[in-house]
Amino acid sequence: MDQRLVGIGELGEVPRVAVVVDVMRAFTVAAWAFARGAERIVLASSEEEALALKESRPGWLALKDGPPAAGFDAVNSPGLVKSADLSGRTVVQKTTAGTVGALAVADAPLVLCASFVVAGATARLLRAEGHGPVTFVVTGEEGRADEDLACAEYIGRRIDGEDDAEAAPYLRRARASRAAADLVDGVRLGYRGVHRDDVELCLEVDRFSFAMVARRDASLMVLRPVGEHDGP
Ligand SMILES: O=C(O)[C@H](CS(=O)(=O)O)OP(=O)(O)O
Ligand SMILES: [Mg+2]
Repeated sequence: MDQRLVGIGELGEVPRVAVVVDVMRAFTVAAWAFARGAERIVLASSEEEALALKESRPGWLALKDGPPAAGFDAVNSPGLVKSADLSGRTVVQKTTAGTVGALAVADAPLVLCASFVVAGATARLLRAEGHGPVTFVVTGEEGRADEDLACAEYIGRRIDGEDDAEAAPYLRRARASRAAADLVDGVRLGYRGVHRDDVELCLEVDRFSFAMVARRDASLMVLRPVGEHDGP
């Protein structure tokens, strides 16, 4: 299958099929939120929008990256979201890279949000539906984040039918990435909003058997799990 990897700023025309990759940590967190019962995730363009959406819809929760902040119910950490009860909830998510990447391709007919934990399900969905060219949106570091590049390349091989492609080389690159080092530093320095298990949780290949599809719903971009839905 024809595949290209681009940064958010290099997108050009609207792709037909976009796979937005954010390993550390937005789309690992999103997958964990679904595993913990969230019904849907609304991708917000700013912290202000996230808080406004939460305020206007009873029961909605707001999540952002960085340290815990007033008005927000959760942070962008799989290690922390892993123990949250999100049953039936709508979570509004705003992060630095992942949610920005998904909103940048909101007009694409098919948008998947991906990370290692949903790699196989993402590839299976694309293979099953026989889609044409795939654009991977590499969200971190202006398209150069190695954890996102490695994950995109790995999913790409699995789309091409190499379902037994060895994950180890790709995971090694992700583990050696700047984002992973920043998370390790964050734990060492006692930053809030970072959990000591975050890096390992971001490197669990196929932890979940659902893919995550984002669709426009009125004025919102809404992410939902698609396919078999395993709990933790
Ligand atoms: O929360 C994260 O890990 C990052 C924050 S930053 O880009 O490292 O400052 O956001 P994400 O959108 O999940 O990459
Ligand atoms: Mg990231």
